[in-house]
Amino acid sequence: MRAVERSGGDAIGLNFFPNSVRYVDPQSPATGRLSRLANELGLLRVGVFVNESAERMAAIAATVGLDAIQLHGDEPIESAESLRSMGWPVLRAIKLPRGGFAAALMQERSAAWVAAGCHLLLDVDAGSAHGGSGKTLDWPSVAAWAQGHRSVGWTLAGGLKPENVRRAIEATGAVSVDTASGVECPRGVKDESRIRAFIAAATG
Ligand SMILES: O=C(O)c1ccccc1NCC(=O)[C@H](O)[C@H](O)COP(=O)(O)O
Repeated sequence: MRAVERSGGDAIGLNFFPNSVRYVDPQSPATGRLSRLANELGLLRVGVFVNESAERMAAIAATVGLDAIQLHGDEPIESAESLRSMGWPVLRAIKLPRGGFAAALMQERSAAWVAAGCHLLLDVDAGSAHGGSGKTLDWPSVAAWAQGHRSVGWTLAGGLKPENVRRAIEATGAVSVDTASGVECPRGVKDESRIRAFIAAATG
């Protein structure tokens, strides 16, 4: 976490999906300590959830101490509306095919979430794993959609790593990027040098 802050990163994700290799237990004192340290370092704390009720997400967010809630499953739009009405910033993962996709597909999958006030996180459809696939999106398709939707807030995810993040930014015009597996070695364990290299490449 200190590597994120020292290198100029601005957010961390706390993953509350029990099937993820990145899962952290919301009841564990260690998770609360992690959250407090992130807050002291000025990092935004994003809770990643899959198919939890709005009430449970809000309760975990308040207990652990989160700044935003990321919906990464098949949640209904009402979950976002409910969280927004409670004042929570919400990121919505829009899961897209690996190959090229039409801007119309992206529009169809995202319009209601944008209308509900969500920030979009564009990620590869990872099936039952939901996220953390390490696979990249078709960047030209992302760029084509983004050019027509300049007022929409979005973050690029999916297979981003130190070796490709600069190319991804240049290809898509992303102003914010997210990574999970791309800064790990071995899988599930964050690697300080890869975090530093990722942020340097993204911001440089
Ligand atoms: O990372 C996970 O294990 C995960 C599992 C279930 C839902 C979401 C998950 N991650 C959320 C993220 O925002 C990841 O950063 C995103 O999926 C990109 O992952 P990667 O391709 O490994 O960079």
